[in-house]
Amino acid sequence: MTWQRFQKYYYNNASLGLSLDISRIPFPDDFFANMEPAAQRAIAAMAELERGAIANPDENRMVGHYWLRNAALAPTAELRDAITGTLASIKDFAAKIHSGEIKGSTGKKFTDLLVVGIGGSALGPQLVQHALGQPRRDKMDIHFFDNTDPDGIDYVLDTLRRRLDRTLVIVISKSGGTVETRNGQLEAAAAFRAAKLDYAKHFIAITGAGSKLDQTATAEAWLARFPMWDWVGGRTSELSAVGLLPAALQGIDIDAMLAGAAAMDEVTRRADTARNPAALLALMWHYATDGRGAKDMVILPYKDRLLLFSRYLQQLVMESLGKELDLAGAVVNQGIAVYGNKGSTDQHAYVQQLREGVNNFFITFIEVLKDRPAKTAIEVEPGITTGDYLQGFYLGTRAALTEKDRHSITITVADISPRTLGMLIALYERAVGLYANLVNINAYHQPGVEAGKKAATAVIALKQKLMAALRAPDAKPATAEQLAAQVGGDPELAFKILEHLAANKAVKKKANINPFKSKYRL
Ligand SMILES: O=P(O)(O)OC[C@H]1O[C@H](O)[C@H](O)[C@@H](O)[C@@H]1O
Repeated sequence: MTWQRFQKYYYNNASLGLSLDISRIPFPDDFFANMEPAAQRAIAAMAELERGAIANPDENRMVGHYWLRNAALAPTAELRDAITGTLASIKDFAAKIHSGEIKGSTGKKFTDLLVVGIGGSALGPQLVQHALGQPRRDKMDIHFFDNTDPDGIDYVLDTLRRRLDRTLVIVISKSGGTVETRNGQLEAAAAFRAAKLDYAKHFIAITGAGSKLDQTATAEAWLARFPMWDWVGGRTSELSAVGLLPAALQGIDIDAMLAGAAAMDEVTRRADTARNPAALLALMWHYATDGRGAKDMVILPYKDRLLLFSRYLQQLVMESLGKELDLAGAVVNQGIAVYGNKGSTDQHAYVQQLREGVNNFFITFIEVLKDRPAKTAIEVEPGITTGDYLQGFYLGTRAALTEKDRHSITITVADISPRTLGMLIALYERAVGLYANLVNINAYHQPGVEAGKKAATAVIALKQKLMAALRAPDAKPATAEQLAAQVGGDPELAFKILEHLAANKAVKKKANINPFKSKYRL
């Protein structure tokens, strides 16, 4: 029975080296026929998007990440030239860094790369660096600032301490106004200044033309600038300069990444649903989650190098699909929650709950056929390798979950290579786009992320006011509530801010047994 079903629904594409097993999602036999009209509408909408339609209506933007790997698809000659020209300049720049034609401010060859970015401006480069990096063989070592955590920043700077004169810094922000990234940029610049290095000769910006970051990079005459376009979303920017420049500098074959994505695009553009792996995936998500996110998506690659894939997909899927309103303006609260790390490691953590606890998820296993690059494997038991065990645990966990009516998909790929990674990225980009069409939402905006940013700005403003009150000549030690009243701020926020300031010795605290009676002064 399962063998029959497995064969019936097995999607295999030998030229991509990819197969997809959807047989363990228990959709009924008429599921595809029933979904076909919706699937065809979704595929047609994606074709429109690729032709340059305004696919992100409320931001009035085209959605052009598919053009990045096939510039001929771009709707105008200007866009085609921008894509091919940027790709050429990325390769040219990387070659000059590698050869030493471009050197640091003290004349040393660059050996290290610090990427400063967050969200879509960090997750792709992190995924690629981790998946494809080769210790001691990479052309450059990559480090990241992807937060405004001072201790996290110090951790990275400590690693770079004696190598700053050989470090290239890429500040990546599409909008050029993201505060975490600006803070990272300022912290990095301060570290260079402290080391008496001319940081402008080490800094590169990847950002939208005319953005704040672009203006800074221009005014300070940074080493180079690369473009980010408004028709590429942050979470689909891995195959723009955002992902390609760090990868090229690391020494990764970016042409192979692009070719893998282009080959996947060709297949996932197909109108024949059964032969379109992205359509199959999107339809499985729809069935598994009832088309309303009823179940979570657990991503479980049996491959250490894909550890960051679930994190990457978290943004791609959740920021794209997690929407309050549909395209008609109705409240739908859509989305699919994504989590996962890697197998078999996770088997020793949360798989217990997956098998026996609340059945609110479906798994996507990612199986990689190639164990390791042609090296002789040792035997851990007669005739058995570590790689045999890795597969054994994948198949074993899959069986144990199926037995308990826990549903799964398996994506099998040949190896982990630049081409395969390009394929996987393109597969999920298209599946997300198709799924968004199935549930009638805009996958390409993120109206929900602004609220937290605005509230954070208000916190910073309140901190300034509290400090001003504490600095006043007649200031007396006061409680958080008193200080909040004085500046017209929220007492709970004032309490949180003052506790943080006290912990960092920016204010003095006279502690009281009742924490809300503690008094603060400068
Ligand atoms: O690249 P940036 O403009 O700095 O944006 C970085 C990230 O921050 C935003 O808040 C968005 O939610 C993300 O989609 C974006 O990738």
